[in-house]
Amino acid sequence: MRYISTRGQAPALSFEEVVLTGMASDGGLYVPETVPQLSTDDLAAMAGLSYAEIAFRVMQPFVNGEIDDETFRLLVTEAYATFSHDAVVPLNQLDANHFLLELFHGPTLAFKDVALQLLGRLLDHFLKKRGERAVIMGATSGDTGSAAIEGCRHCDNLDIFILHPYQRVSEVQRRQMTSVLADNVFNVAIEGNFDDAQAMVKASFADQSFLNGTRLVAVNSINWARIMAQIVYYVASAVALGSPHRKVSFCVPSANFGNVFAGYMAYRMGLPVERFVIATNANDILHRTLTANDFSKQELKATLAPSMDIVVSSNFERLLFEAYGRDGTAVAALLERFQDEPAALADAPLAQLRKLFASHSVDDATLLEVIREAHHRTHEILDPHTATGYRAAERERGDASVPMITLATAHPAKFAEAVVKAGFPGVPLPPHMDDLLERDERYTVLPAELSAVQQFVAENRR
Ligand SMILES: Cc1ncc(COP(=O)(O)O)c(C=O)c1O
Ligand SMILES: N[C@@H](CCOP(=O)(O)O)C(=O)O
Repeated sequence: MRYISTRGQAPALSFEEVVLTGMASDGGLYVPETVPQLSTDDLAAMAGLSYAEIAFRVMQPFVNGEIDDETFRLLVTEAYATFSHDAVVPLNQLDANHFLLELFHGPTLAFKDVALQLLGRLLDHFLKKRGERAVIMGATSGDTGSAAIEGCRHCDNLDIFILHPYQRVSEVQRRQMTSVLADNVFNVAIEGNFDDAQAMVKASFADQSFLNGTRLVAVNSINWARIMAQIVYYVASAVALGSPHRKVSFCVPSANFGNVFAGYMAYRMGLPVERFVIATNANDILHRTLTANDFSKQELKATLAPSMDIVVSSNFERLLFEAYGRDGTAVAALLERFQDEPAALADAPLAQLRKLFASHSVDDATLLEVIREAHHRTHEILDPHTATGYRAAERERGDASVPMITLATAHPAKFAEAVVKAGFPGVPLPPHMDDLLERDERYTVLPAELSAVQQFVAENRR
């Protein structure tokens, strides 16, 4: 298996190289050259297996023998042993045909742990094998940052720099990052928004001279291994509900598009999926693009679902690459236009996407109503991101006989503001975090300027 760039110009890489890289040198994102297939028999044989075993079977073709099976199985097993629920990602039945896939039982209480617990171990494995050190630069709207720190902080061969938008993440999210006082962890609060932070990370991959030859690695969903690990829970949850013998649909709270793209990959691997519903907050570029072919940037809005406060949706590029028949030149042209002016998708790719994807956008006022309504109907307090999914799933359900799996992407204790505004007293943090609000913090505030950030990284890396 080789990995190729969505812009068609960068050299193809092996799995090890793609894990240890970030952006492709042509500005694109890496995807597998061919999509491994899961046959009906493969899927049927997964019924009743542990999450770790399903994970091993789904991901092994992507790893392509570059890690021996015994070692890879161990890395996978260790990664999912950190989750507090025996099922790792349990399904919670809300009504006859609507299920919540709880992805928040990992160490930092959001779906990012599923991939980052594994990615940290993969990085450690490859860097130790090579005897190399690396610098991580990641951008976060609140959840990736703590999950990346938690997944990588024990790796001696890594220095981790996480950029979050100053005062735009929740207090719990910030403290989950800034209270880790390890020597190799650096938190930077950018005086800007998530898009600024992500653009600076991407620009740093394009010109790495500030690192004097030290390897730069991505922990955002730029990194293929993030997507790979997220494919697994689509397969595991569908199998638990009867796949391959019946289809399911998924509703995915979306922003940077890594999560739903992983679902699309599961579909391309052979998982029978009826449709994907994309849920957005008021930052609705994905919804506007699908429904009105309005692929244009609007000013980023601060919402009660702050982790989805993103306009420039990184992984949408990977979906465009597929929709445009893997024509990297067309994708590069479209995305270059999008940088500077409102753009639109060509008719054929858009029509193709509309066959599989529906979308729905939820503003803050509705989001609060949904948290109350969902609690009334199901006795669950949803986190605000999951609430966008719950509403979108109810509105865009399609064939009601097909089970709908809404991805619960975070634990409500991370987002007290929305929960309290919805009229609840708040949700307690789990025991391993019960002193989080008293812990010391360390972070540096910097202007949203690439040179300032790169200088900080260059001066502080070990
Ligand atoms: C809690 C939560 N829900 C949903 C999302 C959206 O996921 P994605 O960026 O993969 O589309 C994010 C992050 O972006 C998140 O942190
Ligand atoms: N919501 C994310 C944004 C970054 O997304 P990623 O999947 O590309 O890491 C966050 O919480 O940081």
